[in-house]
Amino acid sequence: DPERDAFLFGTFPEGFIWSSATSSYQIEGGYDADGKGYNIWDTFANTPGNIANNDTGNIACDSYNKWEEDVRIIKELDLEYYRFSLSWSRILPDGTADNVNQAGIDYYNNLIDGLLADGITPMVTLYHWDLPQDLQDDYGGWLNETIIYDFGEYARVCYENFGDRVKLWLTLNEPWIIAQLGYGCGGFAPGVCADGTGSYVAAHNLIKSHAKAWHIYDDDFRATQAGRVGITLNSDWMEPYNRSLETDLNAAERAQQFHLGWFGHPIFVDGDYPEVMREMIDYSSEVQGYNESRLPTFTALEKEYILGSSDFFGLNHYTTGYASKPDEWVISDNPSYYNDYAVDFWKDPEWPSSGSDWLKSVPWGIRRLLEWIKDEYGDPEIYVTENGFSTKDIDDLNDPDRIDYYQSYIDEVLKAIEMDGVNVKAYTAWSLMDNFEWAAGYTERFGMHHVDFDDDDRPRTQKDSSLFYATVKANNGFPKPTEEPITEEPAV
Ligand SMILES: O=S(=O)(O)CCCN1CCN(CCO[C@@H]2O[C@H](CO)[C@@H](O)[C@H](O)[C@H]2O)CC1
Repeated sequence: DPERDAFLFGTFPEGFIWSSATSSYQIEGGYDADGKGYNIWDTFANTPGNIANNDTGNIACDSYNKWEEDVRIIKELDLEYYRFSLSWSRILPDGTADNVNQAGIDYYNNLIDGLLADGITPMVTLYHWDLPQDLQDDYGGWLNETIIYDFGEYARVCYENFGDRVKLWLTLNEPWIIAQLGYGCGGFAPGVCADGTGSYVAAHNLIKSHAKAWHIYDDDFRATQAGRVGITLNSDWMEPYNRSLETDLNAAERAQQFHLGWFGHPIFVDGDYPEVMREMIDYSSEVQGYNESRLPTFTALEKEYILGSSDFFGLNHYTTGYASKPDEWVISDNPSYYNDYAVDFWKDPEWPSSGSDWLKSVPWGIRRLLEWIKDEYGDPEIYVTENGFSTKDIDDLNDPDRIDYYQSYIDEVLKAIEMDGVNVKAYTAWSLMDNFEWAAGYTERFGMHHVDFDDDDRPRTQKDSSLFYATVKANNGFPKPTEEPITEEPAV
């Protein structure tokens, strides 16, 4: 609707955080350097057939050796925040806190000190999908509740070593992706096919592991380190296809609860899964002959432990889809997450496309999603920890489509703040530079800097969008064009 769609422009609140992000497996390389243990993405990417062109992150952007370059290009844009993740198996090669790899500790200390020396504040993600392979081999990784202890102890090692200088932590990046794409046959590491069974167990253990890491900080580190620990959840905006149809409104709400609510509801509402998940999965499980629901349950104690275990709401958002109710809900013989929530979800082919099939540019979606989060989760402080755009033309330094995407999405965030009163504190552009885009390898590029993966030096080169983003940060938004054009008095 034209009123909502018009650019608002204007500046963001004083002190608004402008950042950019990367993650360890996607940029570091050094996959077997200096005592680092293998992780599930080392294994998955080095298994032919899993990744486009059989690309791997063995070298990636070579940030293990070129982290000073990364600090330099951040400084060059005068950005004051940088979000990156720690490689669990670089710090703890077998995943347990019994063996700390000092070279891994040193690498992150150098990076953190380098950022701080240039006035850049680090935001650190403990886990961005790269699980130590030994934990997957020893006990099934996220499928086994043993991981709750190991993740907690890993978090403790990170707080101990870096918490004197790192004051913004994220425990998990996108548990939905970890559970559904990693354990639900979604084409991500570790490539387990247990959709609708193992994916719910993995999510259950992810939620408890997150809470464990938050409580360890709250009990043992907050008093002396005074930082903030949160979680970052990804979600598309689920737009009811026909807003005058009750069934579509319900379908969109159901999709939102099964996607964002899966993790958001326990942590930010009442310690338990959304009602609609409990009802629909219990019912489907019974019909399918399971003697207990495929959706695990939390004890009363666990609910208390989980609720409130995040100091802010981290959001990764990229795109939107239409949601509508299918003609009928036929419960599938084989369990599946998508069958459990029975929603038709699709992208409008008219929406501007990107370099990724799943990513359409739909700016108004982020405003609606931010308002939904405000209403659903009690008006939390929200840090947008990822938002970005991919291009398939991987060598073009001129990237107007990415600039359009950033300008319109950032303006919608401004509307959410100024017009809807949403408490957004930060915006983070994904990504600082081209990197390993998971199953798409290097065929899809999200960077504001180009990286030449055919050059051993992995040179980073600014794209136009990096200068655009630097300008937005310098102006803290979009200063309104002066209302009254200044007209020179005609010379008398
Ligand atoms: O639907 S398809 O079957 O064709 C493949 C789906 C692939 N997903 C889409 C959603 N994306 C969520 C955001 O994922 C985030 O965004 C970035 C871009 O993906 C990643 O590079 C970041 O690491 C990740 O945090 C993760 C990858």
